[in-house]
Amino acid sequence: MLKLVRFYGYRGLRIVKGSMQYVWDDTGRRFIDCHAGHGAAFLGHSNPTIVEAVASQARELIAASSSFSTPSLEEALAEFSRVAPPWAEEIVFLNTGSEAVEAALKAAWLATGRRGVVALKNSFHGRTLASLSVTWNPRYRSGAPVLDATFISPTIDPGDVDKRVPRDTAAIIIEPIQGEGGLTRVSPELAKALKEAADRVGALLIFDEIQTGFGRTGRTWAHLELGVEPDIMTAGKSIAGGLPASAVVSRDGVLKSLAGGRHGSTHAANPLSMAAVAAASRLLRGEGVPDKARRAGALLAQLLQERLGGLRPVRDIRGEGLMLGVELRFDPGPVLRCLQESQSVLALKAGATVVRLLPPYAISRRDVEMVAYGLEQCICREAGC
Ligand SMILES: Cc1ncc(COP(=O)(O)O)c(C=O)c1O
Repeated sequence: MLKLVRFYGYRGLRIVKGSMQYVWDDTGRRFIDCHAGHGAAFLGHSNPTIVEAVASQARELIAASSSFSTPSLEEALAEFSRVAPPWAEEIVFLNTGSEAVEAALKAAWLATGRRGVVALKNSFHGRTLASLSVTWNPRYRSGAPVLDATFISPTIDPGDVDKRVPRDTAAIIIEPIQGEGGLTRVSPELAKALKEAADRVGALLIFDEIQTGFGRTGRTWAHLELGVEPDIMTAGKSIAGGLPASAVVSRDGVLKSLAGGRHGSTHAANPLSMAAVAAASRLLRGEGVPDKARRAGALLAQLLQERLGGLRPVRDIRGEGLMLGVELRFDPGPVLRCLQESQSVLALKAGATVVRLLPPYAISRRDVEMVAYGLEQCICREAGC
């Protein structure tokens, strides 16, 4: 047997089943899943609506190139258009978030004829070469032939943005709330300053909503709160209810530069993922998922504040909707282990010190109480309260 090389540290758990906000290991133990496959299971594990759509599509057609029309692609296009941001006019479907970022950056390079890229410190946009070029973490970048990007602090005075954006910039890319970087929110003032700087030099502004999008922050797209329209937006993670699919949308005329073989991917717009995108988009609207995420997130944030707000090892509690982070004064690794082993809660890390919670929208009041209680127990056990 070949040796599996794991990209991420092994969590010592064999997950055999999932249902909405829960997963089970091979001993039958149930976990509240605030990891959710890096957020991909936001619509719930094996959500019956997604399962039904995928199962019936699998019986009809699994593989087809987007050179052809298929009913699932037509349906995904129609349904995703209903949830897309109002300024968007073009779309391409791909498979992963990094692929979406690659396509977005390539479209910006083709549109401007330049190579310069600007991103924020602590950004995360993926680990393929173009997306890695705008990912800040030096540990991920080291040894790879990435482009020389300009990184601006997310806490920069918006008045200073203009002089930090070079003339040769093709794209400025930002996450409305940094996910992997530690749940730092971009202010409307900074977003506006970045938009103005992009317009001044003729660069394209890209909002990466791969983690924040599709309802997670309590609205369908987090950037709609910022009062700024980008040229391009990327989406991924949960847009196909947990199957691999991503999308790039743009204002008119931006993505068409990728046509004619300038970009592509074998599995892009494959029938299974497209059936799942159609079902997920219908579910998002039909079940009012963003509202539910906003309410569940507000309750979780309130309970976290009540239980953890005054604890000495806790520096901050932040985030939006069901994208929340608890910043500690120490490495969160032992707290994540304790949560998993003694509280049956799965969570993930963000930045060097943040416990990140990305549960499915169906998380219940009882689950939320258990997560807040579990965190209090584990933080106090590891750091003393
Ligand atoms: C904001 C953001 N962009 C891009 C990516 C990369 O997506 P993927 O891992 O699907 O390639 C991620 C993944 O966590 C992300 O959070």
